[in-house]
This record gives sequence, C-alpha cells and structure tokens, in this order.
Amino acid sequence: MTLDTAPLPKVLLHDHLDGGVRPATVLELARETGYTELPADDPVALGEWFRAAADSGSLVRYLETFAHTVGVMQTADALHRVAYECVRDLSDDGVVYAEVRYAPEQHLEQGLSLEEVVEAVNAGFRDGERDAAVAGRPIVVRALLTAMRHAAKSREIAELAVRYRDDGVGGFDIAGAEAGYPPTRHLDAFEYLRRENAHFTIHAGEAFGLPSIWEAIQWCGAERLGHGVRIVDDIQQDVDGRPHLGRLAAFVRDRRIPLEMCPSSNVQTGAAESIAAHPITFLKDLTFRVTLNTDNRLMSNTSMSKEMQLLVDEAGWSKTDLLWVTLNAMKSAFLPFDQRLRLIEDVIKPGYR
Ligand SMILES: O=c1[nH]cnc2c1ncn2[C@H]1C[C@H](O)[C@@H](CO)O1
Ligand SMILES: [Zn+2]
Repeated sequence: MTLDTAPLPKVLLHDHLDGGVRPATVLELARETGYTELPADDPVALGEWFRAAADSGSLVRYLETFAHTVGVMQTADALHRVAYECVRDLSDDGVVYAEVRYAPEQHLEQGLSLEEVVEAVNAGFRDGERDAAVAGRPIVVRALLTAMRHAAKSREIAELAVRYRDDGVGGFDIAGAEAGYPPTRHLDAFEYLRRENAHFTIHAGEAFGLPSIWEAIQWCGAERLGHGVRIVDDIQQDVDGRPHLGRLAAFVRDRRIPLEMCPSSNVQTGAAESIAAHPITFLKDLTFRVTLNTDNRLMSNTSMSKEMQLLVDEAGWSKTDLLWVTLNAMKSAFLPFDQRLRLIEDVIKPGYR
C-alpha cells in the first residue's frame, strides 16, 4: 500500500530562511532591490540553477549559492516577505511546528541593524502564523539566530538571541563551512548562552567528522546537533553485522542528543551517498534520537513531505517511523515543555491515527 505523506503533521527543527526562498520571490526582490547578479531570469530556470549548483558534492560550493538569496534579503520589506512566505509554505506542507534559522549578520549590507533584521523576520513569521491559522492550517514558528563560523560575531549574535528569547527567538546556532572552523572557536558564545539558560544547536559532523561532534557536545555543550551524520564513524559492525557503539556514539544515544538530519542536503554535499544509504535509517534502527529536516528547501528542491516520501520509497520507512521522528523532533524543540506536550497530544498523535 502506498503511503501519502502530505496530510501527516510534521515538525521541522532545521530549515534555513535564506535556503527556502521561492524562486519567483528571489526574482521579484532582485528587481525591486536592484540586485543584478542572478544567474537566470525565470522562476523555473532559477529554481533549477539553485538545485544543480548545490549538487556539487562539496559543502563549500553548496554554500556559494546562498550569495543570491542573501543578496536580495537586505531590506526590512524583503525579510518580512521571505519570512511570511516561508511560514505559509511550511504550513501548506503540513508542518505544525518549525524552527527556522538565519544569520542576522548577513543582512546588514543596506544599513539594517541586527535588531531591525530580527524584528522584520519576526513580524513576517507572526503575520504568516496568523494567516495560516485563518486558512485552517495552524503552525507555530520560532526563529533560531545563526552566527557564521568563519566570522567573529558569535558572541554578539548569542546576546541578540537572548535579548529576543521571549519574542519569537527559540535559540542559537552556528553554520557555514565546517572544516577549519571548529565549534570551540566560538566557546565564548556558548559559555555565555549556558550561563543564560539559553538553547543552542551546532552544525557538526556534516563536512567534518567526529572531532567536530565531540567538541560541539563536550566542549561547547550543544543541546542538539545540526546533521551529526558522521556519528556513524564511531559505530563499528562486527562480522555478524552487530553494531558496536564507540564512547562518543554511546554518549549521544544515551543522552538522547537530537540529531537534526537532512537527507537530501547531505546527498548534495557528499555527506551521504544516496537516500537509500543515508545513515538516518541505520541510526533510527539503533534508536538514536533522530529527527528529519529539510535544511534548504530551495537548494534541494524539497519539502518535509518530499523528505518523508523519499525515506518511504527509497529506504523502506513506515508510517510508524515517520511518527517516531516527528515525536522525537517535537520533544527536542526549543519550546517550553507544556507547549511541546500540547502539540504532541492535540495535534501530532491525532494526525497519525
Ligand atoms: O547545511 C549547511 N551547513 C552549514 N551551513 C549551512 C548549511 N545550510 C545553510 N548554511 C549556511 C548558509 C546560510 O547563509 C547560513 C544561514 O542560514 O547557513
Ligand atoms: Zn543547515
């Protein structure tokens, strides 16, 4: 029997605002804001350009494509529009809770302050939530503020995340090229966040392996891992195929550290060979706290429904597996416990019955 993933309630913890802009919106904003660098001039061709360019097998080249979305997201109106459309697109896809991240420091080119960036995005999220509810597809959205790991603004962005924590911001993250930029470069930001009882996740174990995951958890105190796929390097299989977890993998599983896994993105950057061979299935079978995510809907031409469908069609996932990752994600959200529980009992479980 085929399984239609479209109607299932979904929870999304790892989605980049600047990686999910509609192609038609990129074109319109480029026209409005005078951005002249776009590599195509119709929405279909532009969408295809992003997907193909991101299909590079390298995280560094994959990240180069963001110049064109960040380039058109430099005004309050543009940020509001992109945030609003993001919420509407996610809710139309059946997402009931989402954490959407972006790097405020990348949106200052035309004179916005960090606060103005956050407030424009927040306003777009709130308007999107309101209209989605009116349309009968309620969704809760929180922002995660990202600092770029090659830059030196992480402490400032961490303070920004704390300042807005009661106003739509769920937590903090670091992203960007991983090799050469270990998370401990930003230890100061993470220590500050811990003292402030604030939430944070770290992109780790995507383009670089176990040392990055180990630093993120044991030095920086990450609550969740962005990707974390390379944790499989710490799991050996004996001749009978029985898995043996190393100390770090065992720690990640025993502590229930959530892995924000993004299968299509990983195939594009070369972190996984295929959807069928993606470690998410192996780790799910080993009962790691796996979650399923989109990463960049534009660059991967994907959605939560598509990521779910790919796992069903190419990796043998069942509806029970999809419910499991959805509950894992809701349990791991940077949202107060009572609100998580309410979404689980009132929305997610009924939606899978
Ligand atoms: O998968 C990723 N790994 C590391 N960095 C990423 C990934 N996807 C997006 N980014 C970067 C590029 C964006 O401009 C930035 C903020 O969303 O985060
Ligand atoms: Zn990411």
